Amino acid sequence: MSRHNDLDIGLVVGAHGRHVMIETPEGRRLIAHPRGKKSVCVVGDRVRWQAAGDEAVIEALEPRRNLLARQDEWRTKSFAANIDLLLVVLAGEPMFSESQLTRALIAAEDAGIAATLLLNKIDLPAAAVARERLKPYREMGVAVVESALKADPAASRRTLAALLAGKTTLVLGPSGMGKSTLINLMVPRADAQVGEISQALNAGRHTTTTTTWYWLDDAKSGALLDSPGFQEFGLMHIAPQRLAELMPDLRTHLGQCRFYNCTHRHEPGCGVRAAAERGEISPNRVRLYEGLWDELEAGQRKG
Ligand SMILES: Nc1nc2c(ncn2[C@@H]2O[C@H](COP(=O)(O)OP(=O)(O)OP(=O)(O)O)[C@@H](O)[C@H]2O)c(=O)[nH]1
Ligand SMILES: [Zn+2]
Repeated sequence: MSRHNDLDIGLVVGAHGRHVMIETPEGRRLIAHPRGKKSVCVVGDRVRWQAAGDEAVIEALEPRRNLLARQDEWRTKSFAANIDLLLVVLAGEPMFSESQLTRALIAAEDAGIAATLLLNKIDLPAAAVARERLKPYREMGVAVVESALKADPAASRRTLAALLAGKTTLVLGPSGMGKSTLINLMVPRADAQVGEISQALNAGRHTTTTTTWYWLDDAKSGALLDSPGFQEFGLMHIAPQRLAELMPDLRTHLGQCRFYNCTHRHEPGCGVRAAAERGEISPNRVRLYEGLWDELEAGQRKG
């Protein structure tokens, strides 16, 4: 037990550098600063804090259930902690990138976070192509739901309300797929909620440099977290040897390779490649695996 257990608890709802905004169980919001040099809080964290004038000092971080992060060659960035669901917003126009999708799913799998894909803009003809590209993902067990956030907001709202109720959901998506439309549809007073946080943290109203926390309803039974940064989804924190087990369609065939340390790239007697040749793994996914392997291995050599 931590010696800080008698302190009040706070939920981190915004972060800008070392400035953090916490919300108390009664709904009061305070600017908070971590004690000491390290800036360890991310949105979604629960912290123990003490008052320091009008502001708060964070004394301890409660244990995290999970943490979704991306890491490039230079640094790690955290999206959020203690997430129930990752919702990836995709569309056929502009066409989503399968590489970005695969990276997000690998990071979620590594963090132990369930993921659902939202295929948006199903009113457009290109949705058929996108639906087809998502087939391998559906087959490997990833949930896919569909919406037309702009063209049919009422139906989309019903679909999403059922999906999001009672959960803390992190929404990610490439630019132009409908992420902002989703937030404005599902979150009452979304602009006011984000404005309050960034103003207090001096971040400026339109610099969404970090994750934003939105309550879905006045009862605060669910929340949406909006994060930028989907475009550069670095996975440098993952060892290449772990990739296949983080890809469900490859994972199914593990344990059938001749060599225990098979990389599933060129070894004879590889169960994964045999499955790919039988058409049981999509060629795109095999290519993505190989590309990621090279990238992560090169990163390991440097590091
Ligand atoms: N046809 C169609 N267009 C949609 C739908 N949902 C959103 N859009 C449009 O797609 C465009 C992008 O939507 P946004 O919500 O701004 O997308 P975003 O992902 O937030 O993009 P950024 O703001 O660039 O990050 C806008 O012009 C929306 O009006 C839909 O269901 N159907
Ligand atoms: Zn193999």
